[in-house]
Amino acid sequence: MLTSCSDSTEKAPAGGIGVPTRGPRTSYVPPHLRNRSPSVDTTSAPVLHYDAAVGSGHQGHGGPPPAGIRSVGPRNDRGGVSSSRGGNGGGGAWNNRNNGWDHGRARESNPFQDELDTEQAFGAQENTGINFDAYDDIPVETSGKDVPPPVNTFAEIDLGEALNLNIRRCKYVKPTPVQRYAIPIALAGRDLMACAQTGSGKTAAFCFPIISGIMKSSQSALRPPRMPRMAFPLALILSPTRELSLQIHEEARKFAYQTGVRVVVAYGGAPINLQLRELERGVDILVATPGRLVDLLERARVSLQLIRYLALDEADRMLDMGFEPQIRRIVQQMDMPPPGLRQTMLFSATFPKEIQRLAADFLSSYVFLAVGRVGSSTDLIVQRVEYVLETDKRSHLMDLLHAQRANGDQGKQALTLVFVETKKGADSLEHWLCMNHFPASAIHGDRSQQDREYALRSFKTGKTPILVATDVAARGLDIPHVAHVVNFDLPNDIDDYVHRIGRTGRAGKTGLATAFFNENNSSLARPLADLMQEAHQEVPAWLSRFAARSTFGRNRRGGGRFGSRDFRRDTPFNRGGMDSYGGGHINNGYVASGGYGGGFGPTTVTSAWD
Ligand SMILES: Nc1ncnc2c1ncn2[C@@H]1O[C@H](COP(=O)(O)OP(=O)(O)OP(=O)(O)O)[C@@H](O)[C@H]1O
Repeated sequence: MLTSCSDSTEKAPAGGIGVPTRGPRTSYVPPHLRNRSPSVDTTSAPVLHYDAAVGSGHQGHGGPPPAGIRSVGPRNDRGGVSSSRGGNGGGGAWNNRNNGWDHGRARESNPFQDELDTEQAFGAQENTGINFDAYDDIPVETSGKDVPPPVNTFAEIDLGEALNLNIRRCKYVKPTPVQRYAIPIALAGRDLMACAQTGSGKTAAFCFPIISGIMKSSQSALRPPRMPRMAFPLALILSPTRELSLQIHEEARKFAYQTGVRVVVAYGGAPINLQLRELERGVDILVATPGRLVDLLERARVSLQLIRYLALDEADRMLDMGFEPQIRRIVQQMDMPPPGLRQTMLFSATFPKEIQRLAADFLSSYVFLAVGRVGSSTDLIVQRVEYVLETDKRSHLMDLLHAQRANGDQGKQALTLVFVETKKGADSLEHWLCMNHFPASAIHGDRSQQDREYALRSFKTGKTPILVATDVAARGLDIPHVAHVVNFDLPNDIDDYVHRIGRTGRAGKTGLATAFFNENNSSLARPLADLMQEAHQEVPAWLSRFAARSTFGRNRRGGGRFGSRDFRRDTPFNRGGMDSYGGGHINNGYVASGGYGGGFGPTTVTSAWD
């Protein structure tokens, strides 16, 4: 392996995101007891729904009962959060019972701490709020039967006091457009297929209803079978990459902080034993990559029979040909309740029609929501395309980086994400950048998980402000302060381009995306020119000429312009098994105008990443 610039600096401690430190031996604490202060009289704890023998064995010997056991009472804390549990000062009393059997257990660590560290690293000048004006004109389309109306504020939604407190800790003042629509729909128990632009807050849009639903629910009806060492999560969130699963886990932990709802992550490339131990301690929400989850299911360490919420992030990616078999296996061939008995939510910034069609198999009477045009990029990203021959790419990149450094704050390099086509190409470019005094790290599928996470961390903190990446970093990653995305090699698929450039210009902030285009990218000319036009970007005349020359190909977006709507609207009759379409509603005068019309080319076939 090539030496990275970041190798010269100290490696992440073993407790980094990939290799959790081995904590003190732990034992299970039922969710309703997790927020109690040490002074709480545990003798008055509600009765648990597992048999007395297991319960007493648990208390007596410190061994865990079957994982995932649920309490009788609702697990909310709607009576308010005491000040002793509030604030950011070192976690609450979760797992902090002091009656001997769990003595010495770690407290619920404060998930907001990392954020403070990053904010400190980048100084206080950064606006942590969101520029909502940027979203004012955004067109919104909903379709389906009896769509619940949107809200304007978090206060209008009954999410529960503890979750509301965490929303304030996250400094979310008001919901983003996708949250305004998606949260009430999900809280009404509806299945949802939601499409909203990159960086617009989709993670919270599916996490809030799940956490709130688990907090509110009484689990008395659910009696998990006595299966020692098997975990019974209530919610499953699947995502295509390890880093994205980790990120969702970190976010969900913040939202669920001191709510009693326990979030666990399982992903490939990290030691499974540590993840098994976490699962044994109990899990309400399991965030996972498909490969590792299948492994856990095959080992009979996780059962999906109590799943009430299923969320697929980057759903179009999860259902494309690389992942679809694994997803079908998990969702349809194991013990997960079928559509109708569970609530399913699919989220992405892109949703090609043939994937929408596939996704319908997983949904029941769902609402389709599009915030912005499906697959469009946000106007917050300034997009530039430059004609650069293969042989000139490196020197061109160097020019960009020099200019950026010169314009930067005190000669500092702004965070720049450079996408390349191949893993080898990523290694080689990283090495070359380092040799030329541009501190860079690289992330791709052939790097060890520890190296991948270290590279990401080193980039986030600005230690190596250039990250060379393959598509493994294209989707979902929310790295604050990324100022520039460079498509050194353009992808073959326009949707991949949308996700890549979406690593900048997030949460109302602006960003810059530069693409190096040459003859090798001819097939992308037309969708790229159209996408740029849609996003009010200047399209170079030479690109328009390329676009005019290019034949209708696989990158055409079918149906309405950019596949911009619910595919059910284009279905002339209700096919067997498909939900009937209950009409649509379009806000802000948005009309799904006809674009190219006609069919849609085949999806790119890529292998699953994780
Ligand atoms: N209501 C809100 N107010 C302020 N910031 C928010 C709000 N909701 C989300 N954010 C922030 O916006 C950023 C982007 O959110 P998120 O990662 O969920 O976007 P996304 O839509 O999932 O993007 P992608 O399509 O790239 O996965 C995050 O830093 C998140 O903390």
